[in-house]
Amino acid sequence: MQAISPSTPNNLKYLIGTSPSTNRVAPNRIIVKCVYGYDSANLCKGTVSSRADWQTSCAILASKVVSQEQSSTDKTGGGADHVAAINGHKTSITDLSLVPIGELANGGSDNNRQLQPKPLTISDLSPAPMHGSQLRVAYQGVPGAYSEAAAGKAYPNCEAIPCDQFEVAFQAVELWIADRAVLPVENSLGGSIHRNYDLLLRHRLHIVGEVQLPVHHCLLTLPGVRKEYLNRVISHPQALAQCEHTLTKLGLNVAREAVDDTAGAAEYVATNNLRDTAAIASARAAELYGMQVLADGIQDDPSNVTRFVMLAREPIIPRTDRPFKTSIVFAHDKGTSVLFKVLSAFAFRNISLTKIESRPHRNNPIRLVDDANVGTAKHFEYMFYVDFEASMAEVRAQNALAEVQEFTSFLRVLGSYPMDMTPWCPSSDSRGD
Ligand SMILES: O=C(O)C(=O)C[C@]1(C(=O)O)C=C[C@@H](O)C=C1
Repeated sequence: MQAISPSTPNNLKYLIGTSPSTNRVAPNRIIVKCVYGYDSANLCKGTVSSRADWQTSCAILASKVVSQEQSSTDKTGGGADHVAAINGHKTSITDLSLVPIGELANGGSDNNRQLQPKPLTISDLSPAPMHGSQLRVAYQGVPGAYSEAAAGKAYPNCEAIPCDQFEVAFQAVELWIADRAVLPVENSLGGSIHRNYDLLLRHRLHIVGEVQLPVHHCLLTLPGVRKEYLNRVISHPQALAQCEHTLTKLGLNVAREAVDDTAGAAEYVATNNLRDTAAIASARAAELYGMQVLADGIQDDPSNVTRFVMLAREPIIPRTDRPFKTSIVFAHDKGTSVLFKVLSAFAFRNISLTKIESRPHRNNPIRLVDDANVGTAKHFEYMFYVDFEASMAEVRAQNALAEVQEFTSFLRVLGSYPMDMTPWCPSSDSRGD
């Protein structure tokens, strides 16, 4: 693992790393990594300290940080000779202009846009990006993660960019490192991935699509390891939850440990030569990290599926010629009593809801209601996330939201996007390969 640039500013540090030196792991892997000192709040307010800071970050992002084969001086990413590719445009790093990141996150003002390489105006319904280059798609995890497979399903032939945290994937898009992020939001067995709901609210990206990926888990060990040798199983917490009963049925009543992603678990076992530890991950992860598949299809339900959303800096234009879904988030200041009224705005218009999620209202988590006779009730306050089956191009959806607005203190449309209508076939893309 290597810090990319001595000139990288303190408040904007990324590590660009290659895989540890073992022939089991994929070579020349580059991971966008958020490290200490990164103050995303300040970045969002546009307080990157200098033009050079911004240029350095662009260099890191866009140029894929020069290939690992190049000399160590090249790897610093700060040289004037570097050529970065941003949105398909070859751009000398010294030509890049500083734009406050807060503005970028909000789409940027027209003036600022003119200073930047041309922003994407792609409709995500088109099969290929308009700028004609490979679409760069950020995901959380390392190669072999299901999120990488989801990126490939959403955008075939894309360049998948691994990120070590969900938030880094959001930032990668905001900072133009990537054109899209693909993030899991819910699994049919494990439930919602709450972190991503919270991040959707904190960041200003738009949902531009969804993919549902059948997830087929394998139990991976080093070659030659038998079940009896194992005293630990490691994986992403969602994967552990999805295989809970099967592990018990296999007689694996051993310690479970959560790590950042499934493929990362496989890599960890391989890199550290752990003969007492198994990882839950995809068959592709087994291939990439030289692991043996001790048990195949260990998810508790064969139709295990994870739903991912695709995020972009710009929303897509909603349409009515195919099934669309719209995701909103709202809060109201009178407790949950008006929830019924909000939801009836959809029911009256025959709009089906596909998902409701509630999360703590971080700015205002508790509401006190005093009753002189019985004391003080402490009500929890929530943000409600609702997905409904209609396009924002439909009048009934617009009317429903106009009504919702009457009952809410806060309402945001996270995105209106085509529903994933691919035929259901759990056995094909379920292996992450
Ligand atoms: O760890 C991975 O491989 C991921 O892509 C993450 C993730 C998740 O967050 O739910 C994605 C799909 C599976 O449900 C398990 C894990």
